[in-house]
Amino acid sequence: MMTTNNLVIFDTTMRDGEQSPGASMSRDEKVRIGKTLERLGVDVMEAGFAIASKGDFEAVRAVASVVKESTVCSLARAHDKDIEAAAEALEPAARKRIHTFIATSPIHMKYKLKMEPDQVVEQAVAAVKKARQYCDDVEFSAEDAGRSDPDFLCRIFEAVIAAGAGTINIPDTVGYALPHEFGALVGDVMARTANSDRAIFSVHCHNDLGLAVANSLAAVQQGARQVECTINGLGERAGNASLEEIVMAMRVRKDLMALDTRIDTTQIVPASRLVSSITGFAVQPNKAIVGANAFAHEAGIHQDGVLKHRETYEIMAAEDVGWSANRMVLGKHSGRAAFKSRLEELGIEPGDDNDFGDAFVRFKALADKKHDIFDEDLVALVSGNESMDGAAMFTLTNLNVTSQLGTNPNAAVSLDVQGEGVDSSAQGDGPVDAVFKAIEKIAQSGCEQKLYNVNAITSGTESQGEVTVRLERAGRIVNGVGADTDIVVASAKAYLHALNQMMRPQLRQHPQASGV
Ligand SMILES: CC(=O)SCCNC(=O)CCNC(=O)[C@H](O)C(C)(C)COP(=O)(O)OP(=O)(O)OC[C@H]1O[C@@H](n2cnc3c(N)ncnc32)[C@H](O)[C@@H]1OP(=O)(O)O
Ligand SMILES: CC(C)C(=O)C(=O)O
Repeated sequence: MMTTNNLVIFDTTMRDGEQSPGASMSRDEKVRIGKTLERLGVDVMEAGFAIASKGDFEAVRAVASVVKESTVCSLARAHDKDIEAAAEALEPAARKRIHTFIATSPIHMKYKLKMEPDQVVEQAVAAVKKARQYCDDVEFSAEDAGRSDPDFLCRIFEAVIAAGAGTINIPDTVGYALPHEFGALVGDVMARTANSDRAIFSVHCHNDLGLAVANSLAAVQQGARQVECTINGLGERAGNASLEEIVMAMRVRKDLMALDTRIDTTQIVPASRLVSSITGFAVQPNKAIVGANAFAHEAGIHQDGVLKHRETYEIMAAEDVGWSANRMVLGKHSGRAAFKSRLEELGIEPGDDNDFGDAFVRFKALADKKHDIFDEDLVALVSGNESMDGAAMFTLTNLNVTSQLGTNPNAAVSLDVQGEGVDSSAQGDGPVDAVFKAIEKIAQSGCEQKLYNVNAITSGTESQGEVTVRLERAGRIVNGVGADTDIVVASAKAYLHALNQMMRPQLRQHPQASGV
C-alpha cells in the first residue's frame, strides 16, 4: 500500500458543500472561494460537477483558469458524457483531476442503478479508462462504500487501479459508520486490494451521526492519505467532515498522527468567513476552530487559568487559525482575576482591596441583570455611576409608516432625545430604510450600517420578530437588537439600541468583540 508522510487535503466545499440545500454558488463566488482555498493551501479543490448545469460547467472552467497551485477537479458519473464535460471544463487548469464514481452498496446497485455488480465493475473500469484519455490524475469513488461488501470493494478497486485510477476514495456517503468500524474497513480493504501501492487511498465522510471527522481520522490512522472535507463542514444533509477540524486535529495530535499537510492554518478563519458570507450559512458560535466562542472564555476558573498559563485551557492558539487573539468575556461566571485584568487593560486603577472588592460585587450584580458587559459598563461601575448602563440618548415615542404599491414608503418618527421631543420624516427604498433615514436625520450619527438581520422568534405570522443592526463608526462596531410583533418597529428599536451604545463614552474595543 502507498503510504507517505503527507496527508492530501481534498476540499469539496464547491461541490459537496454546494449540494447543501440553499448553498448554491455563482461562478464568480466559486472563483473567490477557489482563490481563497489556494491561499489556504489545499492540494485538490473539487470545483463542481461539470455536467450538472451550464452554470456549473462555467464555474469549474473559471476556477480552473485562475487557480495555479492547487489541483482543480470536477466530479463525473461513470458516463462518457459526464467525463467529457469534466475534461472540457478542466481544460485550462494547470493541474487537473477527473473524479468519477459509481455506487457499490447492494441497496444502491439494486434500487438506484438497477445494475448487477458485474455491470458496475465494468462501467467503473470503462469510466476510469475514458477519464485517463483526458488526464493523468484520475480518482475513483465507490459511492456508499460504508455500506458495501468489503470483498466487492477490493474487487472493484483492483480493477480501477489496473485501469489507471491513482486515487481510490472510500466514502461513507450516508454517515452510517462508527469510527472503529470505518477505520477497520479502510485498513482491511487497503491490505487486501491487489496493487493498492499504486494508489493513494482516500476517505469522504458525511456527518449524519456527527462522526465525519472521527471516521476520517480513524481511516487516516489505518493508512488513508487523502481526506475529503469542506470549510465549516458544509455539505449534503448534515454536512461533510470539516476541513478545519481535520487539519487542526492532525496538527494538535501530531504525537498520534505524524503527518504533514500543506495547509497555512492562519488562513482558516478568513476562508470560513468567506464561505459563510457567500452561502449565508452562519457559523454556530460553538463550532470548533471557527466559531466565535472557540477561543473565548467566560468562566472565572478558566479565565484565571488562561491568564496564569494559556495552555491550561487552550490546546491551540487562536492566532494559529487566523483569529487576532483569544477572548476573555466578562459575565456572571467571571471571577476576580479576569475582572482585574480587564480593568488594568482599560487603564483603570482597581483601587485598594476594599474598593476592588466593592466593585467586584457590583460587577456580579450587573452581570446577573445583563448579558453583555461592555467596557463602558466597567467604567461606570468603578466610578460608581451605574446609571450609564441604562442611559439612552434616543427613545422611540412614535412611529408612522405609510407604504403604497409603486411609491417609496414614508416614515414619520418621534424620538425623545434626552428629555426633548423631536420629530422627523424621510422616504426610503423600503419601510425599514425610511425609518432608519428618519432616525438619522435626528441623530446625525455618521454611522455606517454593517448588518441588518431578521429572525422570527416564534412561528406563525403573528410571531415576534427580532432584528439585529450592526453599526460602525471610526472603527468601532456595536450591535443593536430589537424585538416586536411589528418588524418595522423591531427594526427602529434595534437601530436606536445600537445608536445609544455608540453614543456612550468610547473606550478601547476588545478584539473580535463583535464575533464573526
Ligand atoms: C453522493 C453524491 O454526492 S453523488 C453527487 C450528487 N450530486 C448531484 O446529483 C448534483 C448534480 N446532479 C445533477 O445535476 C443531475 O442529477 C444530473 C445532471 C447529474 C443527472 O440528471 P438526470 O439525467 O436528469 O438524472 P437524475 O438526476 O434524475 O437521475 C440520476 C441518473 O444517474 C444514474 N446514476 C447515478 N449515479 C451514477 C453514477 N455514478 N454513474 C452512472 N450513473 C449514475 C441514476 O441511476 C439515474 O439514472 P436513470 O435516469 O437511468 O435512472
Ligand atoms: C461522489 C462521492 C465522493 C460522494 O460525494 C459521496 O459518496 O458522498
